[in-house]
Amino acid sequence: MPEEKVLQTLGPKFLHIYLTTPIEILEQIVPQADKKGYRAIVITCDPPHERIRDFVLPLFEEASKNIDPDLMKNMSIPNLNIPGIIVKQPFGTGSVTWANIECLRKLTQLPIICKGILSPIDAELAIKYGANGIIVRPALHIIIDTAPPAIGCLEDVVNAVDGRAEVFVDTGIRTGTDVLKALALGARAVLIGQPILYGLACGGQDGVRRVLDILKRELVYDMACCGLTSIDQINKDILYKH
Ligand SMILES: Cc1cc2nc3c(=O)[nH]c(=O)nc-3n(C[C@H](O)[C@H](O)[C@H](O)COP(=O)(O)O)c2cc1C
Repeated sequence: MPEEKVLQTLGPKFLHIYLTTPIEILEQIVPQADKKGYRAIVITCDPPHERIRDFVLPLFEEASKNIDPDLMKNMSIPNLNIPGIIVKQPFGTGSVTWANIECLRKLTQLPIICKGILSPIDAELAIKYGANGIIVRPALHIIIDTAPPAIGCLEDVVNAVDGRAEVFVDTGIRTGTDVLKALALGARAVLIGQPILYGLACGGQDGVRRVLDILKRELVYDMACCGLTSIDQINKDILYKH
């Protein structure tokens, strides 16, 4: 599929980066994001090293053996015209700190969104160092088996943030009621991953549309069951929990 087609969207685009990416590369990419139509920078706050056993995702070197070398040579960061960049994730350096977000802040006026925060303490730190948004998500679930689910941490983060940043929730959103509950607990929006991939795998672009359409129709139905006619009417009163 041509690149232009892949990138077409009616929704806002966020540029997703990693702080483990060398600063020289971030200095090229991040200042361009605004002009290229991105509306925010998302940083995944990854764990500092790979899991000791049962790590489910293949490491980059292993995965790259399965990719056509010519394709690798031509890989670029979408829409930014920077060819041939393949960034290895240097897990284990332990070199990423909150100060990296301060550095990023100097490269862009766009909102910075930290992805992978579960605790109110980390949310507070993210805001202190310049984040404008928090994605509540157990990035640590791939590293610590008993990390709590995002939805269970959402309300505490929303309360701690207290309107100083947008709060989103990620992972495990599968139905309209999941969306409804997340919004009722104070999320500004939800992020969806695997359902989109399933739709794509089964039906391509139409499959993705269908997944989004099902979720939207379920949300409208669930809202109607709660006597709600618009998103801004959603609040904690609809939850069993008070
Ligand atoms: C195959 C796969 C690879 C992913 N890789 C990354 C990644 O490299 N960085 C990241 O921040 N999130 C990654 N994610 C997480 C997604 O961006 C998204 O947060 C997550 O899939 C949402 O949860 P859900 O799949 O339960 O809807 C990945 C998810 C999947 C399914």
